Amino acid sequence: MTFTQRIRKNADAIWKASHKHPFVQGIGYGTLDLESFKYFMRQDYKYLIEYSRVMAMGTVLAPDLDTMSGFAKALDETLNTEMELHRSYAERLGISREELEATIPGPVTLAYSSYMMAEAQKGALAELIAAILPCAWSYYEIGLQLAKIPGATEHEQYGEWVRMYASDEFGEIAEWLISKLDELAEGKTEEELEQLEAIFLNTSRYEYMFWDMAYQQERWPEELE
Ligand SMILES: Cc1ncc(CO)c(N)n1
Repeated sequence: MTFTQRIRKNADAIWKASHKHPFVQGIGYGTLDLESFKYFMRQDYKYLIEYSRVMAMGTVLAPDLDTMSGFAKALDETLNTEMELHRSYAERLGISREELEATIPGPVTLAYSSYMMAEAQKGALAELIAAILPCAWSYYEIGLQLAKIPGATEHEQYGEWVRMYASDEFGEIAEWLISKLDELAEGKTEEELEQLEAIFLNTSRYEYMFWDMAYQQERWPEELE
């Protein structure tokens, strides 16, 4: 078993719960409430800005040109392809570019992006990748699963979203991160591996919480009135 297979297996229960979450299923079956989706896209846009910063830090920490180049490619895909999806959905859904960028990060968005950033700032590439891997990998898994639901990729509202995350281009980033982490895990002690496993589990949990936050359209306490 490779190291990434091991940490994926260790986090299987939470990954399965994410796949089954009504938000995710709602995208696949086209039944998701549009207000929850709008909330999600705005929060996700803010999240992806921070995720991009973490990938930029990956470029800095990269030990060789190939790795630098891989992070630069992933960063470009996120800023200019994935986030373009959000910008075009926002336009269609009546959310202006200013509104999109001015979104106040919700409780899980803030906690998740701060945690990712904290791991990245420790300065070790393996920790950084362990923190961002559930992001790329779980969306690819979810994209592929949802794409199998009849009509999901053609749905007028959510089809484009499903096609993005089921795409080969998106999958390549996930696969590249997987192979990098396996490479970096070689020669590490069991204690070091457990540390990486714990980070991967934490961001896997945050992935679930992000779906749930969007489904509930969670607010900060003072916004609840
Ligand atoms: C919260 C979250 N996780 C993962 C992805 C995939 O990039 C995303 N867009 N948002």
